Amino acid sequence: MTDLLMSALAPLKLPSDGRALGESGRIAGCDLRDGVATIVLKPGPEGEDLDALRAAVAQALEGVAGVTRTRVIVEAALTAPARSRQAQGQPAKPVRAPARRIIAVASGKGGVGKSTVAANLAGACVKLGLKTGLMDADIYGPSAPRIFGLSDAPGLRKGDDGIEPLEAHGVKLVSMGFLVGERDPVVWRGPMVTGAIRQFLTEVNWGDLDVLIIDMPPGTGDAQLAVAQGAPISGVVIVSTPQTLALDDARKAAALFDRTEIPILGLIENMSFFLCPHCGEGTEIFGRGGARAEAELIGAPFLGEIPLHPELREASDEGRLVASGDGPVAKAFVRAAEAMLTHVEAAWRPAPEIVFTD
Ligand SMILES: Nc1ncnc2c1ncn2[C@@H]1O[C@H](COP(=O)(O)OP(=O)(O)OP(=O)(O)O)[C@@H](O)[C@H]1O
Repeated sequence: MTDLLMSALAPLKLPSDGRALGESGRIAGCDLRDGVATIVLKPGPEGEDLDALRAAVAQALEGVAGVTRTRVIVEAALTAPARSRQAQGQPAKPVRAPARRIIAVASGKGGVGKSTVAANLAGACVKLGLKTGLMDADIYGPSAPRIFGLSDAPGLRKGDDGIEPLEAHGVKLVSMGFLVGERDPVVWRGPMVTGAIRQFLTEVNWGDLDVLIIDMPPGTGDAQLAVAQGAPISGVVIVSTPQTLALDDARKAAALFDRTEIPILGLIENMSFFLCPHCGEGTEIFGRGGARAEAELIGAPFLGEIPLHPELREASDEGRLVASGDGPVAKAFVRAAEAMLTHVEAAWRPAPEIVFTD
């Protein structure tokens, strides 16, 4: 799918200098979801006409199968002081961690239910009595506003103690979706991914959190690396479905975090089996147990299985959180959260202090 976008974009002549976009090295990422093509571009020349750029991209993608809308995100250029700090290898200012445990929830590819799992793990942590926050760092398809029933919420507000998170189902929440409208096509100039992540970590009035869950962007590219390196993450939970393809992707995600020396807390298998809402019987549609075997293979703990259950989709469309209830799916999330918290204690390293180099 992204190949189609890439080949449509490659010949586009950049309005700023007439170079072909494909040869400019400026495409940082692209993705197509629900008809919305999101194109992330590296910074262009100063004073670049962003409206012309967006119009050119929209035109290039017109007629590409499945594209109904186009969003263009242009990363912000490094400021001069940041550039010189980076050139001299000097660290930027250290940042205090917003929670004792910061847990990233990642997947190798989109659509495996990562956001659903991240949101419900947060809900399960609240149930376990923990002060919990969720940071939705998925720029391509921020889904926390929908899952938490906050799609129509106003944007984030700055109070005396910093940016005020929203709160739903007991979870404190910030989302890229509150900055970049879920539906609006927008040229996002201001903060690039790392910039926004840094603001979410340092300028949000999280209060005194026991656990902060980060819903990572799907995939294993620059955006993921930026988040992994930009936050003092205690460990990562990888979500996969039992299918072989998804498992291959989960392995890539694990390798990415291994490289950044972030401990893998374990794998969660989503859509493990179909749990019939009428008779309660389980049917193994995709060959249950793949993620458990995969976890063994990469030497990571297996944290649990979440069934495929219509209630999960219905609930997230209605802004309800299944984990807040007490049905079998809620219990599965609580068990997985307990396993995750046990492993994060084991992986906990004292007082992480991080630096940003952009
Ligand atoms: N276990 C499940 N049972 C039923 N539906 C599920 C389950 N997990 C996720 N879904 C549904 O699948 C869809 C995709 O889920 P979600 O948005 O969480 O995936 P994701 O991996 O975060 O995808 P994306 O990367 O696109 O955000 C949603 O409609 C969600 O409600």
